[in-house]
Amino acid sequence: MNLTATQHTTTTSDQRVREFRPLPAPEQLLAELPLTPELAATVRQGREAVRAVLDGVDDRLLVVVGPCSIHDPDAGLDYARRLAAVAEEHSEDLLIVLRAYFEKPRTTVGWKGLINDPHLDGSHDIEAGLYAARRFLIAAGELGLPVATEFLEPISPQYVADLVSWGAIGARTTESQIHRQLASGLSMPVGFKNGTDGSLQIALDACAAAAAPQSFLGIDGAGRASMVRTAGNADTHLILRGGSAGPNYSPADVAAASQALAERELNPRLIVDASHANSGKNHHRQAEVALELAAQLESGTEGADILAGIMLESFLVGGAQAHDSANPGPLVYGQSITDKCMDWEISAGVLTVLAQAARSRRNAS
Ligand SMILES: O=C[C@H](O)[C@H](O)COP(=O)(O)O
Ligand SMILES: C=C(OP(=O)(O)O)C(=O)O
Repeated sequence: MNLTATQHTTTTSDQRVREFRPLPAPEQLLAELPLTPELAATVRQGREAVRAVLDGVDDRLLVVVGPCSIHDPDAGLDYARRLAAVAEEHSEDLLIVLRAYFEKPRTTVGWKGLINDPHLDGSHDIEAGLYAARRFLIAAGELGLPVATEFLEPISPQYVADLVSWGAIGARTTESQIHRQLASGLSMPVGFKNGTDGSLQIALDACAAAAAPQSFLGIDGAGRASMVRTAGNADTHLILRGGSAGPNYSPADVAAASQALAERELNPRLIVDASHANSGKNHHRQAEVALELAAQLESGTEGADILAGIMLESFLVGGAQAHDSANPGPLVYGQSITDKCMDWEISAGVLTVLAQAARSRRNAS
């Protein structure tokens, strides 16, 4: 193991830090695992397509779909290959983006994702995790799939963001100034979840803050601490994920959220997450929520045009399995180790219904 300890010269700082382990600079990873012109074209087209759907210029439905987290890149790519075929099949009605989440926010403690702990054993080999995430994004991009991820902290994007077409800031970090600043400089459209308590206000504030130019501390491609000055992100939007008081995907909730966005001169079109607090983290319920959203699209009611996209948590095998120091393995192939996911067959069925609903919405307009 390549350990480099920093010599501490003061007796008052880093008293609770056990180790500093330098990481390769972002530009080193990008040189070893480059963004080829073909991948760059896929990412650019993905971003433009997402932007067009969010702005209502493209009347397809955006569907961000995939595992809650990528813990086994082989299983994730197995899933991505199946999804690429379905994305092609529904490409007239759905803009399918692969959910590839490598960083997990935790309510308290738990596995924090492939970047933080790629060997799933508490060794926290972040260098290997960064390589694994980048390799996965390249392989998914080579399938022609645009990719979505959550950005959880301000350093990792320098290593992977060039391969991402849609970004999310999660419910636990939407209120954070650090994440809003980060989103203001990201090159792709970024959605902000409402808060875990259901608060819309923090997400509205986040969209406005990230749309503005910001100056803050970050790192550059060489890994140097830098002052980062951004232009602001013109493609911020809201993701309704429900909250502690219950779901928020009903036509009335969607219309109220859209109106609140319009009053702030933010994009009134939004994404609904069928998982998380909108389904009580129950993957069976998630499929029902997705079907209810399909019915909303077909209904021609006010909410139908506001719905730009839907998020689904889906993997090869349904549900989730425990994975922590008390349950170290072996793991079921293709089953989530974080939130429960719909299985592949149910997911494919839901995507077919959503494609039909998006087509009906188009025909009705
Ligand atoms: O999507 C994932 C989880 O809902 C989120 O990371 C929180 O998980 P936890 O409450 O199990 O920590
Ligand atoms: C953590 C997630 O969601 P939320 O922030 O809504 O809890 C997620 O989408 O993985």
